[in-house]
Amino acid sequence: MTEPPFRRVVVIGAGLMGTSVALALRRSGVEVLLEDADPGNLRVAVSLGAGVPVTPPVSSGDATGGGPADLSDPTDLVVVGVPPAALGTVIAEALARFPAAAVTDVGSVKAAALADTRAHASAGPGLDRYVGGHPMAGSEQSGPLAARADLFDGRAWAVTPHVDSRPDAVAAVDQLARTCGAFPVQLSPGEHDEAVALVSHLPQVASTVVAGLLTTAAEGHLVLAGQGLRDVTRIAGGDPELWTQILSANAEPVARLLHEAADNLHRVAHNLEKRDAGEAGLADLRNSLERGATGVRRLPGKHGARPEAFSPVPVLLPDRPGELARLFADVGAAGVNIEDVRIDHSPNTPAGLVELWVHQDTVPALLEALAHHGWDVHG
Ligand SMILES: NC(=O)c1ccc[n+]([C@@H]2O[C@H](COP(=O)([O-])OP(=O)(O)OC[C@H]3O[C@@H](n4cnc5c(N)ncnc54)[C@H](O)[C@@H]3O)[C@@H](O)[C@H]2O)c1
Ligand SMILES: O=C(O)C(=O)C[C@]1(C(=O)O)C=C[C@@H](O)C=C1
Repeated sequence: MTEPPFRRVVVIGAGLMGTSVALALRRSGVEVLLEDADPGNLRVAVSLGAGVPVTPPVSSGDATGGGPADLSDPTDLVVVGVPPAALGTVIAEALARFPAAAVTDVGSVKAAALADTRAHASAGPGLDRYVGGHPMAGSEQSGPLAARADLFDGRAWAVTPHVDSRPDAVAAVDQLARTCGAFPVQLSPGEHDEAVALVSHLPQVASTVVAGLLTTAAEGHLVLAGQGLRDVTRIAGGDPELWTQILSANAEPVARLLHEAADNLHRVAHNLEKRDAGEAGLADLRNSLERGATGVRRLPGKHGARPEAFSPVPVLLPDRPGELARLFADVGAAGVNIEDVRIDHSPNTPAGLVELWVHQDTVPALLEALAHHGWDVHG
């Protein structure tokens, strides 16, 4: 058996992200110690097999942490998974409590986390052992019960060293990303915050605004909701307190993009109102729609591959126990790897539509196998 990549990792904040990191590390045999301000969350994370509790438990609000620093402690890395507003204090405490360990976090905004850590750690040692991190995977759910060991598989993980970060600490955070199944992408904290304003924070606000309009919709209209609306609004279900902290920590880049998006929305509305005034308005509307289609084609797929490399194969799935397992088994037996799966649950029909995303080259073999096993392939 190969050696685990870390002797011991301490995870502080055993919620959705911290517990997912811990579960992903446990897959590689890494010893994980867990700590959380909420004893209930800690108990759940431990019961899921994410690790064992740190003893003695955390003392919060004091940058020296609990007890004297133990230099013989085999902890190689501390991962901080607490809400954005608590990051600076907890990271600074961790640097003081684990003087031989690299310290990272999974917070969604990096410049503010670094500035807060600096402010709290200024009297203490070890800022050079801190390297920010941000796995680009998550969920609209919170807490350890929503955690998954495979959450980071194939996802990007931003690694954001600051000017004084030690190379061995950067290497440890790179290794953390890889051990969790992700691929590390190095950027400066400021560059990271600009990037996530566009790829994460703007979409969150857009989803929130669309979902907010549903609060006054007639029930009879909502029953018509299909997958398009569900795709656009899933992330609006995220924790409002968490998102208030994330957005306010990255306020300027997000506000700039929101103004740009609002200008574009006004333009579309204006084109629609003026549609009878001639072709010009419609041409402008068409341009907006084409620009959107061009933008979405630029998104990389799984493992950073171009999305065009994968194709959807839609299969009608009878609403009976075991059908999904039978479908996957038939696909597996044909030697075809499923890259992604989307399921469209149609509320009032006894069937669902499963989209199997597979590599383009494997589509003919897949279609042949599905036909052989009597599956109803759509389109
Ligand atoms: N939710 C996502 O999709 C997502 C994705 C990537 C990154 N993040 C970032 O990950 C971090 C955690 O988010 P989450 O979704 O896991 O939240 P969560 O609410 O599921 O978990 C946070 C945990 O931190 C604990 N906690 C709070 N203050 C603490 C303290 N001072 N000391 C110890 N424990 C403390 C809470 O009890 C809770 O268990 C945030 O900084 C967030 O920005 C979230
Ligand atoms: O998939 C989701 O639910 C997410 O929103 C995850 C997501 C994102 O991709 O924007 C949300 C916030 C994080 O900081 C990182 C990841």
